[in-house]
Amino acid sequence: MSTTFQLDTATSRANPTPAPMKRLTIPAIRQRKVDGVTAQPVVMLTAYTARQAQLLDAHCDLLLVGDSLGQVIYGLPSSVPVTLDMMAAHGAAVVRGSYHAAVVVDMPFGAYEASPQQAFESAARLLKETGCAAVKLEGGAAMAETVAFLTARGIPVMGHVGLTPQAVNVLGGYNARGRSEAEAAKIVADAQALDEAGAFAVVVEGVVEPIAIAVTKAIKCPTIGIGASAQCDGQVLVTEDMLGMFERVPRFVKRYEAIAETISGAAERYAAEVRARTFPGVEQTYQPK
Ligand SMILES: Nc1nc(=O)c2c([nH]1)NC[C@@H]1CN(c3ccc(C(=O)N[C@@H](CCC(=O)O)C(=O)O)cc3)CN21
Ligand SMILES: CC(C)C(=O)C(=O)O
Ligand SMILES: [Mg+2]
Repeated sequence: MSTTFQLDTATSRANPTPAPMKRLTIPAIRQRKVDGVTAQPVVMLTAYTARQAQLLDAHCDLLLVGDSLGQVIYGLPSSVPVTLDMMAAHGAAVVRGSYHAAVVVDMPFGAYEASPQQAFESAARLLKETGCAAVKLEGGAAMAETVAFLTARGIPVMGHVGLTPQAVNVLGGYNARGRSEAEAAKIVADAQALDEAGAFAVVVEGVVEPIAIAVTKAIKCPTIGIGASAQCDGQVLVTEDMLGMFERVPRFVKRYEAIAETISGAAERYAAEVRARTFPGVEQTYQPK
């Protein structure tokens, strides 16, 4: 067991020299929505590494260490094989790289579904080993008891309804949800169950827009949309997707940059210079005096 006791969870700094900014709290995020109105939308992006967290931190309210790292970082075919060890390692890196945003870590498939007790053990491990402020888990009414169990025991929980990628083997694919009346009603009921169980926010992923709006109106805590609606109380995207780094992106992704081209272009120029023996130049070499 490698519990990292030198972590200061408020600042993530091993040695808390004057904290420039206090980290946002989960109750502050929950309180963004008052009587159904969210004056300041919640800004969330995924982060998997310390450096990425450093660059995103000042601009975000929440950093999500998503289990999407399975596909994005590890090249896995889905998020199903992602482990608690992976989430703990990347969660700790993101907490170390940030001091302003609150860090939320995804609970991976298989680490929480069996019972509230199993969920508590997994979530407590993530809080202890990473210094994150909250965990996220997928599922609606079936997870309500677990959400209440964790929240009552000191672990804030973010819910996740609609397109829940860990259930890809049940859903049959990554297509948008809520197109039939029965499916739409279930999504609203799932979000309500999570809200009533004490979730501090609920991700609404891959849901037809009118249903995403209905969910946002139906629950008291903030909704965080991805492939949902601008009327959600906040938004999240996978950072690599919005940077244009990931090869295959869903319709809901907006590319704010084309970083893949920048990276392969740099590698192309480097390779050409190595082959032409023009790199390293005088500036990059050590001379005797
Ligand atoms: N890089 C990345 N971005 C994500 O958003 C993401 C992951 N990975 N991994 C975990 C899940 C998987 N996700 C996905 C994956 C594919 C689609 C997709 O291709 N959807 C179709 C829907 C077609 C339809 O319903 O009509 C699309 O074309 O948008 C959506 C979400 C969302 N999550
Ligand atoms: C897309 C977000 C909501 C997520 O769960 C992830 O990145 O794993
Ligand atoms: Mg996830």
